[in-house]
Parts: sequence; C-alpha cells; structure tokens
Amino acid sequence: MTIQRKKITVVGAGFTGATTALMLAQKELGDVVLVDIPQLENPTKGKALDMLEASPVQGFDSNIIGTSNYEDAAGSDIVIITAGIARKPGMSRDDLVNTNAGIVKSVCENVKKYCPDSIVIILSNPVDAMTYAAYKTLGFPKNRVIGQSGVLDTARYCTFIAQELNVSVEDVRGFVLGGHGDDMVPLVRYSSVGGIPIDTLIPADRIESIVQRTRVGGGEIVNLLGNGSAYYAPAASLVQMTEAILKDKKRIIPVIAYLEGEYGYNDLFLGVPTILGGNGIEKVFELELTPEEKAGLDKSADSVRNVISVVTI
Ligand SMILES: NC(=O)C1=CN([C@@H]2O[C@H](COP(=O)(O)OP(=O)(O)OC[C@H]3O[C@@H](n4cnc5c(N)ncnc54)[C@H](O)[C@@H]3O)[C@@H](O)[C@H]2O)C=CC1
Ligand SMILES: O=C([O-])CC(=O)C(=O)O
Repeated sequence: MTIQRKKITVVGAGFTGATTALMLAQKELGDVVLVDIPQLENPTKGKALDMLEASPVQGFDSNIIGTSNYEDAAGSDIVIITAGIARKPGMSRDDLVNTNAGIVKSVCENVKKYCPDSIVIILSNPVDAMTYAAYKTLGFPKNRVIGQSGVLDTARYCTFIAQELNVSVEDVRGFVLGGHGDDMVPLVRYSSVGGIPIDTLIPADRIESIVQRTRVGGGEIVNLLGNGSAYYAPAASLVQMTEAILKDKKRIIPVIAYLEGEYGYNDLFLGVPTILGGNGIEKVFELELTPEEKAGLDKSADSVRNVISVVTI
C-alpha cells in the first residue's frame, strides 16, 4: 500500500493566498501548490521557496511550489480560490463583482480540467456571488463547491464577545448566517460563553454594538490597512475548513452552501450552518428562526441575489 500526501492548490498568491499556503503547510495538511498568473510566475515561485525554507526551522514536511501552470495542480484534493482584486477604503465588496467574476470563471475552467475530483473553496469577493459563478462554471455537485464567509464572520463576532467579557476565546460559541455583507445575521440567540447564553451576561446595547461591529468587520480592517483587505483571519478560516474536510472531522461550521429550498431559498448560495467533512458539505442545518431573524436573513439573501443577477454565467 502506498500512502500519498494530500494535495492542496491555492489559486491567487497574494495576501490571502500566500498566508493560507504557509498556514496549510505549517499544519502539514498536505503538499501545497500556489498558482498565480504567468506575469507573476517568478514572484510566486519565490514566495513558495521562501515558505519552504521555513520548514526546517519550524519542522514541517509539506512541500510548497509556486507556478502559473495548472498542470502542477493536477489531481488536487482541495482547490482554494483567492484570485481576484481586493477592495480599498470607500469600496464595497460588491464593487469587485465584474472584475472578479471574469477571474473566478477563468480559474474554474482550469480547475474543472485539471482537478475534476476536487472540493473547491472560494474566497474571492463578493464571495456569495463568486461561489455561485464557480458552481455554474465547474458543474461539480453542490457538496463540492463551498464559499468562505461564516468562519471568518463568526471568528470576528467571537473575538468581540471574548473581549467584552474578558474571557478565553476558546469558550465562546456563536455563528453568523447569511451573505458576506453588511446585512449578515449574527445569531445572538444561539451564542454562548461556556454554555451560558450571552444575553444573560452582556447588556442588550453592548450586544447590539458587537453585532454591528461584526457586520462591518471586514470594512474596519480595510480602513485600517488602507490598501487591501484582511488576510490573517481569512487564511485561518480557509485552513479550518480544509482541515475539516481532509480529516473528515464532520465539524459544524457555517459556510456558503447551495440552497435548494432550505430556508425557503432556491438556486442561491448563502451562509448557513453545515456539517463539513470528507465529502465537503454533508448536511445543511435548517434552524428555527424568529420572524425578526428570518426578516434579517431575507434581506441578506436579497442583497446576494442582486449581486448574482449582474454576473453572466
Ligand atoms: N470571503 C472572504 O471572507 C474574504 C475574501 N477576500 C477576497 O479575496 C480576494 C483576494 O484577496 P487578497 O489575497 O488580499 O488580494 P491580493 O491582491 O493580495 O491577491 C490576489 C491575487 O490574485 C491573483 N490573480 C488575479 N487574477 C488571477 C488569475 N486569473 N489566476 C490566478 N491568480 C490571479 C493576483 O495576481 C494576486 O496575486 C479578494 O477578492 C478579497 O476581497 C479577502 C478576505 C476575506
Ligand atoms: O472586507 C473585505 O473586503 C475582505 C473580506 O471579505 C473580509 O475581510 O471580510
């Protein structure tokens, strides 16, 4: 019997892609192929080699290569798509739609050709619509096309709750539903610290400000950075999703999933709680929502539909 290492391709070797590649290798989740455009082939090779040269110091045995040739990605188990432009202060994620739809579709043509059995995770923004574009281009089953937003949005929400209470982030639980935009829906009713509901620990006005800060959490980083968007927490989120799949952990994680009737939505990608395991999205949980929560989710779904409507498939 030959045991083979897993192969993970990261498309886009910019801030999020390069950070993800390094974190994946540090966790020895598999060998990593970092892909960018031909004009950036040498810098991409350089980043990969630089990361590899950290391996003796940090003691990891994952290989990392940089390339612009999709043949190097052939047979990947997981493909993570971070290719595209990032927003700058004053822009919304939706302003990226036209440029990034073209990029994501062209990347997916290659993924379909060279990695037909892969599970694909999309990060490029506006991510709900880009996941939809990827799904339509790839033609893969819905369990193998997954967008990243909920892990990151939930991580921000949990960070702010832990800061508010001055407790360990490890004991904070919660999640965020809906699209990856300013009308996402952090679910206070399903949030707890060490099993204690947060609305018994934090005054309502403070919870409301945590919810609002979460909704615009991406923009807060964009404004601070000045010339790009977040990448450490987004990369950590992609790594958690990849680990859940490659180790078949069956974690309950909010991700952007294709909905066919769940929550009353059809032919739409939206952030919902799922089981993430070896087959990708193995189940979508349909939670009971209050009328107010459902109205928030409907608003978020409408925003995603509006963005999808401008994408030509
Ligand atoms: N869904 C989420 O939670 C998050 C999404 N993002 C999104 O991720 C995307 C990437 O962000 P960054 O890495 O910060 O941007 P970046 O500009 O640092 O890197 C993007 C990379 O994509 C490459 N690229 C462009 N076209 C390509 C193609 N056709 N094939 C291969 N590579 C290509 C660029 O050359 C560049 O190296 C942005 O759209 C950003 O908005 C970022 C953070 C969180
Ligand atoms: O805000 C952005 O443009 C990048 C992103 O999606 C995030 O950090 O949540």
